Amino acid sequence: MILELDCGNSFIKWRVIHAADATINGGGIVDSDQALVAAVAALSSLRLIGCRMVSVRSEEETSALCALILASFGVEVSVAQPVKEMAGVRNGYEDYQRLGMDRWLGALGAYHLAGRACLVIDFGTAAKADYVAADGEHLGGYICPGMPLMRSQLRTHTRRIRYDDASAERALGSLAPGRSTVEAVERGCVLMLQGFARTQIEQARALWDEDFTVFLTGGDAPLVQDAAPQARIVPDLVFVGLAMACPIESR
Ligand SMILES: Nc1ncnc2c1ncn2[C@@H]1O[C@H](COP(=O)(O)OP(=O)(O)O)[C@@H](O)[C@H]1O
Ligand SMILES: CC(C)(COP(=O)(O)O)[C@@H](O)C(=O)NCCC(=O)O
Ligand SMILES: [K+]
Repeated sequence: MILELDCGNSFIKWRVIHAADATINGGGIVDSDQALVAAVAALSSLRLIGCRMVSVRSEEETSALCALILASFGVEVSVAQPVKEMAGVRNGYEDYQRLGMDRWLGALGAYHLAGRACLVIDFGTAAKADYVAADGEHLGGYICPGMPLMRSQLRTHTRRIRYDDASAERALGSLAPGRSTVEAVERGCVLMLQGFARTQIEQARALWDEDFTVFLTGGDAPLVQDAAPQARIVPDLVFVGLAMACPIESR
């Protein structure tokens, strides 16, 4: 079995797959290194032969987690590293090492799945869009605040915007104009995300007419699904690219 880890700015997404056929044995989303170890250790008949990881966290945090994985499960961690080119995709950044590894792996995974031009939109802590042309050229992309950042900026920089998580969830039952603070903020931020997605799709259409595939991923992708009915929702898109970047031989 292989442990796969996607360390974002807010959460760690994890899953354990069988090395031979990539079927999924377990997985989840946790908010700390300790919670990760506890969740993985709780899997019955766990037999890891390796671990691969993508991280957009600091070097220090990333190596601390690698050391914890080695100490807890006895496997070395293969961490995805920036490259100029892989699997037919060419990194479009002026300095390829600066492109977020989650974005790069999402682009790799998308191009591999689609085999043609693709637009990847990822709604995590930040909202990201990346463009890969039909010939594999990564054209670059966009980074904006995602749902958690928009929310917390409003809460932090205003005096009268305060509400709890339960009412936030209830407020998203509809996107009609809000009649309370929580509705106004939550629905307004979702419409911002949807507007982001629509604008990206418009731009992809201007570039490629109808010859492209849209991928939606990231924890908040479901909030945007209705605004992009043509999109493929692929929650594990980053893991698709991670397996390509960090192959582990099964024994
Ligand atoms: N089970 C879950 N636990 C936590 N957040 C979730 C869950 N499912 C969806 N989300 C949403 O996913 C968002 C985080 O997305 P994610 O892609 O994990 O971000 P990042 O990669 O930046 O850590 C949160 O804002 C939350 O709204
Ligand atoms: C843009 C990001 C902060 C997104 O992080 P996430 O929302 O996945 O937690 C991450 O991809 C990153 O740190 N990128 C480096 C800067 C860049 O891609 O240009
Ligand atoms: K991410």
